[in-house]
Order: sequence, then C-alpha cells, then structure tokens
Amino acid sequence: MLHRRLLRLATAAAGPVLVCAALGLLLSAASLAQAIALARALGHLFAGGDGTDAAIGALAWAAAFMVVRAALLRLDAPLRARCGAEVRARLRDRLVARLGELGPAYAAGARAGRVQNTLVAGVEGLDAYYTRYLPQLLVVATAPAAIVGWLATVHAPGAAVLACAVAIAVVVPRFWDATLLRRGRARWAGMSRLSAEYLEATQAIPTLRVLGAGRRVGARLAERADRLYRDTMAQLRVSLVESGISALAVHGGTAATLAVVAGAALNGGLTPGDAFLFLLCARESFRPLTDLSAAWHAGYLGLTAVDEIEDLFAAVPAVTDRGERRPPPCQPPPDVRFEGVTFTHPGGSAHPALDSATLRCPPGALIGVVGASGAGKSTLADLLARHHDPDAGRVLLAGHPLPEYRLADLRATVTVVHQEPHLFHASVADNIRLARPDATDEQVRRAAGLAGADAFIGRLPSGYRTVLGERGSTLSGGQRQRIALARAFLGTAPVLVLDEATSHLDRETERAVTEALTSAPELAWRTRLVIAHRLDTVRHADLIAVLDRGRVVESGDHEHLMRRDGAYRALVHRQRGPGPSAERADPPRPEAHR
Ligand SMILES: Nc1ncnc2c1ncn2[C@@H]1O[C@H](COP(=O)(O)OP(=O)(O)OP(=O)(O)O)[C@@H](O)[C@H]1O
Repeated sequence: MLHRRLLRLATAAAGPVLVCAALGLLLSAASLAQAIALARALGHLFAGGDGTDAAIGALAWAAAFMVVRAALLRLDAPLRARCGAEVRARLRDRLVARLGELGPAYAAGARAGRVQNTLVAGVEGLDAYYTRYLPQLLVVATAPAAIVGWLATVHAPGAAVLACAVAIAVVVPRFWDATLLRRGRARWAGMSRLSAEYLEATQAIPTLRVLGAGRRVGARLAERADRLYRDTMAQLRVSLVESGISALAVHGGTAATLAVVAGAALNGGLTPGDAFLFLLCARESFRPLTDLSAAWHAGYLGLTAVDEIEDLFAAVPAVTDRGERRPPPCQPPPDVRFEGVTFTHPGGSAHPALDSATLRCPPGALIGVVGASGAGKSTLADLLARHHDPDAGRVLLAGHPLPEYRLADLRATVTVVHQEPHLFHASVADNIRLARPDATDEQVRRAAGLAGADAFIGRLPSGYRTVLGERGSTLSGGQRQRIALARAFLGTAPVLVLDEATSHLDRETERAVTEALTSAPELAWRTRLVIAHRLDTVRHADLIAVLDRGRVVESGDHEHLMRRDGAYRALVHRQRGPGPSAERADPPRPEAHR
C-alpha cells in the first residue's frame, strides 16, 4: 500500500494528509483518555469503601473525554471531506497539466474513456488513499506502540501478549495484499476498458444504428460488464478473507491478553483497576488497526488506479519546452520555412509522412498546400504547431527553429483550424471567444461575418447566446467549421493555418471565406497556410505547393503550375475533368489578395 509513486504524489497533498493524521491522533488520544478514566472509575468502584468519590471524579473525566471525542468525531467527516476535495483538485490539476504537456501526440494514442476513468474514478480513489489510509497509517505507526509501551510499565507479560496480538493483526493480513492487489488491478483494467468502450459506443450510436451493429456492440459490452462483475466478486472474496483474519487477530489478541491479565489479577499480581485498564486499553490499541482496515478498502481503489496514473506521468512528451527566445513580432508577420523535413508518425506506416519536404511561406503570404489523401498535408500543420519535432530537417519561424521558442509563445503565434474542430458545450459567443476572451460583441460578430457564420448564428434560438451541444453536436459539420474559423479569425495569431477547414462548406460560403482570407484587413496581413483538397480553395494563393507521398514535388502560382504538365495540372484535371470549360467556371480573381 506504500506505493512509491503515490508517496511522491503525496507531496501534492501533504497538508491535507497531515491535517487528517493530526485529527486521527487526537481522536486516538481522546479515546485512550476516556478508556483510562473509565478504567480508573471501575477500579475505584470495584475496590468499594471510600473509593466512590474518586470513582465519580473519574467518571466525570470519562464523560468530559467522551464529549471531546464526540466533538472531534463531529469535526472528522467535514474536515476529511474538505481535505478530500483539496486533494482531488490538486491531483486533477497535476494530471490535467500533465496531459497538456503530453499534448495531442499522447491523446492520439490513448483511449479517451481510459484517460477519463483515470481522471475521475482514479482520482476519487486516491482521495480516500490520502485522506483516510495514509493518515490512519501514521496513527497506526504511533498509537498502538505508545499504548502497549505504556501498559508494559503496568504489567509486562500482559503487554507482551498484547504486542504479539497487535503485530499479528498488522502483519498476517498483509499476506493477502499481493493477491488482493493483483485482482484489484485486473478489475481496474476491466473497468477502464469498459469505460473506454462505453464512451466510444455512446459517441458512435448514429454510426452503429445505420450499420445495424448496435446489438453486436451491445452484446460485447454486456459480456465485458459481466466479466467486470466476476472480477469484482473475486476481489471481494479475497477481501473478506483478509477482513476476517484481521478481526480474528483483534478479538483473539484481546481475549489472550485478558486471559493473562485476569490470571495475574486472580493471583494478586495486578489490582482490579489495572486489570480494567488492560481490558479497555487493549481495545484502544486495536482500534487504529480496525480503522486502518476500513480505510484500506476505501483507499485501495486509488492503489489499483495508480498504474494508469503512473503511465501518464512516465509518458515522455513528444516535444520538450526548453526554448527561451522571445516570440517573433506580429508586424511584419513571421515567415515560415520547412527545410528538408522528414517525419514518420510514431506507430505509423514505414513510409515517412514527410520526406525531405522543403517549403517557404514568406511573411504575409498566402500559401496553398494540395495533394492526394495521405500525402502529408496535415503533418505539415502538426509540425508547424510543434505537436511533434521532425526526425530530420528543421521548421523555422521568423528564421529560427521552432524549439527555440517557448511552446506557449509558439502557440500564440500559430493558430491551426482543423477539419473536425472541437466545440465546447458553451454559448456560441464563448466558443468564438476561446482565444480572445476580452473581445467585444462587435469583434465577435465581425469574425463570424468573415467566417460566413453570422447569418446562421442569427437564426439560432438565442443567437450568439445559444448553448451548443457537446462537441457542437447541435450544429451541422459546415456550421461547426464556420464557428471554428470565426474563433481563429478573432484571434490575433500572425500565422494562420487552415487544415481542410472549409471542406464541409458549400462552394458559395467557401468562396466568401477564401475572399475574406485574401482581402479582409483582419486576415490579409497574416502569413496564411491553406491546406485543401478542393483546388478552388487555393487557386488564388501566392504560391501553391503540391505534396506527393511526403515530398513537395511542385510549387508556383496557379497559372505557372497550369502551364506545366505536372502533378498540379493532373490534380486539376482529375478534380474537374479536362477542358477549358472548367477554367471558365472559376470565379473572378479577387484583386486584394496580393
Ligand atoms: N497520428 C498518426 N499516427 C500514425 N500515422 C499517421 C498519423 N497521422 C497521419 N499518419 C500517417 O501519415 C501520413 C500522412 O498523413 P496526413 O494526415 O498528413 O495526410 P494528409 O495529406 O493530410 O491526408 P488527408 O488529405 O487525407 O487529410 C499517412 O500515411 C497517415 O497514415
């Protein structure tokens, strides 16, 4: 139960642990004082004669300690609850900060349900470990030894028997710990797996329905839930054996101590008062152990969750944050360069996602990136946001390699809008204000207007105050993309990357967004990298780069590339069909984009 990682984490909760331990010790001291006063009262009553007054005095003391103990007990639950809340908040802060450090590279490999289970149930379990088990362990380490030591000054043989009984009650149940822990870990792993699968199935209900796979997935979940039930029962059986042995040691130890003490009292080696002292204090020396046993069961969930928490802390972030360079100035906006960049996603295919890719985005230019699916376009965006570092080559911002900047500064400089943006269960306005919480209503409207979102937001039940469903589930794909674009347009990052960010928009809206990108004063000054499948989206870019299997195979503006019989022209023909009619169908070129 004294896990290295849990003890290291205890530094985050040292205050609450010590407060709970101090309360536990005070409770033990009050119980012991009450027991001693009661034993003295019984001793005086047993002695009879003029001991009655002394017995009344001792009873008064016992009553006083009882009141103190009751007051401490009254304090116990709220204090532990408050300490527990503090422990949970501190641990979750640390875990969430850790998840932030690990970034999207970790999230891509982890199952959301498992992480959620660790953050919710795991932390709940650790709360009991820190506010009940560890403090009680400190009480067990001090109180029984102190009581037995003191009793040894009264009657050494009786104290020796009591010491043996306490040792047995502490040590013997520990033989079951390993088994219990093994079963607990199996149960926790099952619970995490089940959480992950339930979360996935809940999110996939529409897909499961249309594919008629609901029953099959439901049966698999039921089978997993049944296995979890069986694991829980197996664990409970071992746990009951362990509790039984603890109880046996406590009661057997008390009986053995009393037998020795009663024998001594009958032989005249011990006064009745001292015999009562043993009777009541033996109980008090075992009380911390029985409390520890109860705390063990409460805190043990945390112990079984510790593996996943440990995994989280042991995971190595995909990138380090050691840069110290000042962020690049916004005006003029920084240029971006990819120099011979090679990168293979961890666990991805053997072929690198980017293979000696070289590309320059001059300050304030609009660069289009096109290529077939899987060509490596999004990987460019990932590397520019520094979710990963290249295996070879460099990505430079304003002439300096990205690792020279602090991650926070880099992320304030480069904004990426993804194809499937994440919207929060919050109002439309709050979603748009994510990167710039102090933006005025007017600025929010303007950004939404540039993203082609103002009109549809106006038709929502409460306009900009409409609260969205989780992950924007109450909006269409195109509406979600428009809100994400508005969010990025409202921000002030001088480098803007749109990674298929307009793919769900109808052509007309997409054209309006493209035009805003080239002509709106809020956007046209920035260095813009637009990744697109639809070639119309990037047709007016200052430079278009064509990616093919991780390599930049061609670059130039639209006219230049169309004059060559290369990859770009092949893409154009594949997308629209050959012939001059396709060319005529293109929109007039906006004047301001240059
Ligand atoms: N997280 C990942 N783990 C492993 N491999 C990945 C990961 N992300 C991308 N890849 C691989 O890297 C290669 C390039 O992917 P990338 O997403 O950059 O292509 P893309 O050009 O953006 O494709 P699309 O147009 O379909 O979005 C692909 O072979 C893909 O399988």
